[in-house]
Amino acid sequence: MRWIEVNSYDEMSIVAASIFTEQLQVKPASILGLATGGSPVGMYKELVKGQQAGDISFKDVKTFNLDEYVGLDQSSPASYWTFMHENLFNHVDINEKNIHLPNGKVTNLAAECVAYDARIAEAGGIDLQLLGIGVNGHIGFNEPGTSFASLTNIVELTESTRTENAIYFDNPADVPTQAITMGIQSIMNAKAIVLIAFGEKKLEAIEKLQSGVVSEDFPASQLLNHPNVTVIYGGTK
Ligand SMILES: N[C@@H]1[C@@H](O)[C@H](O)[C@@H](COP(=O)(O)O)O[C@@H]1O
Repeated sequence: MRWIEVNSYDEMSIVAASIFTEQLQVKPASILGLATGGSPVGMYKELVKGQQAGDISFKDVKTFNLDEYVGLDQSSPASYWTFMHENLFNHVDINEKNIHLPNGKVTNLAAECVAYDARIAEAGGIDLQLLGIGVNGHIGFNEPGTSFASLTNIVELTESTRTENAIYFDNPADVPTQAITMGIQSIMNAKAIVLIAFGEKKLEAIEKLQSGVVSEDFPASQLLNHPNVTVIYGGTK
């Protein structure tokens, strides 16, 4: 695991964006795994700038997002589909048909889970996966206790995660109780992974990861068994 300590959120965003930029320059038809939340917003802004400056193009890129809430329409302001369009897709030259998010609004959720992993495999697998981390160590929406062997699946969100994500909803009670998420194994299948975390709230999770203990009680710890992970982190208590 490669650790890059940064002094600011903006520095984290620039360093993370440079890794994605290099990926797209080396392989313009990359398959990217993308994440939502506050952590990647700055990195997405950098990528938009890079595309507008002509340094990179998303023309041949395919994207797969980690997760989506169950029961929200794509068009809901709080959906991850909306988040991704507002923060990245609407501002770059990506082809809408190359954008993939799990669909949490289908009747057969189990079939959607299987189909999502199949779509990733069919595209050739994820070249570079972006991750944030929850304060309890969740990656995607894989909560503590999730099997390391998990593929895309339906999860019950913990109260801690629902509270963390309530800022995106008008009313905290509106945060869905379930989500569809790539599993830990689906994430581990990516060829390379970048995890970003900045700020006091995230420090405990980062320190836990640095302690080197691999346990299903702390989902992100399985990343210690991946051959190509870069963690970009910072912030003080
Ligand atoms: N499903 C997402 C995660 O993928 C994300 O990593 C986490 C942290 O988000 P933030 O970056 O806003 O702290 O939030 C949500 O739970």
